[in-house]
Amino acid sequence: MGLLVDGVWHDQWYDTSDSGGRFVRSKSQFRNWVTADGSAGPSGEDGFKAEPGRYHLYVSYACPWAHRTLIFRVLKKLEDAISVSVVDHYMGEEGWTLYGRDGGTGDHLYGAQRLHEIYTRADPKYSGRVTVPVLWDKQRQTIVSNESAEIIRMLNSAFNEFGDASLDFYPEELRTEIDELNDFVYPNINNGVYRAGFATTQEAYEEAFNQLFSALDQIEERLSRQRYLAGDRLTEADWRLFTTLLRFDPVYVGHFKCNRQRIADYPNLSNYLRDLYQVPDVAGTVNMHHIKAHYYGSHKTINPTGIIPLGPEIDYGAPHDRNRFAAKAA
Ligand SMILES: N[C@@H](CCC(=O)N[C@@H](CS)C(=O)NCC(=O)O)C(=O)O
Repeated sequence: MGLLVDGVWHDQWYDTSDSGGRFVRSKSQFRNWVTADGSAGPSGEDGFKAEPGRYHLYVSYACPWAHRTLIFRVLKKLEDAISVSVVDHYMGEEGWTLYGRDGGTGDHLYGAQRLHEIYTRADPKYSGRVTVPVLWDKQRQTIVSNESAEIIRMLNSAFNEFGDASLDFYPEELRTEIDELNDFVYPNINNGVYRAGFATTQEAYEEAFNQLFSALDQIEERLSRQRYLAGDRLTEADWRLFTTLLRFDPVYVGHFKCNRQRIADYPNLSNYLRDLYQVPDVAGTVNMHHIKAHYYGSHKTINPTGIIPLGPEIDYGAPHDRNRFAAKAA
């Protein structure tokens, strides 16, 4: 793993020396928006109009942030409109690679072997981390966005002419509530597992661990009253939580030491997780081999042997009890 400095690759692990052992995720730098009419969107410049065949996603099956974009792509029926390249699961000294190994697809556009080549193609002087997902514009040959939270909003609403316009995971009337849920789930749960796992002091680990499980306890209680996070309608907030819950028992419990209890030990969260997994087409976006092989194999500071545990066996397709609550279409 590493980063680009003025367009030059440096192999370097996260530096936690200035933050008391705390992992601090850096901000995504490409923040343009694809919009239906090509106007600028909430940030960035204009000129990125939604058109079929124009945009491409670079994703990792392992990564929870990239996984969100794959889910929105299939749910919004955008498979034909937006193409995808999948990086290899192993992230080593070259960062994310596109050798096309073991389920990785290679780079369909330029035959690049390392994702950092895509970043320098967009900006030869780029400085920063080279992360997935990336939304690439084939026409202007640049990165539109490398921020998953914003890419899923684009997929939700900009491409309605080419996908399923009937589904809306960020409906007007629920936006305030969804934003509040995201503001709670992101630091404590989505990023909380990383803050626990990448901590390099006991204090930083315990702080993240306690916040994580206190947040999961609160979500468990919420889900004892209603089917989804924002009530009876499936929204963006659920998909953002889903990709973390899915990785929790197979990876975060052991690898990131998030082991007060498993999701399987929470009756509502575990049934909710299966409910979301069983939404049509979602299971096809899940690659558990990439997920386990990536985390256990790539993070050598945490797991120096790179041994990938064989368990646990989890059947996310097993029946769930969430039909006891009302549900409205998204
Ligand atoms: N805020 C970004 C975070 C993306 C991110 O950190 N992705 C990880 C993979 S799970 C990555 O590519 N890490 C490489 C690195 O940090 O060098 C988003 O949500 O899109």
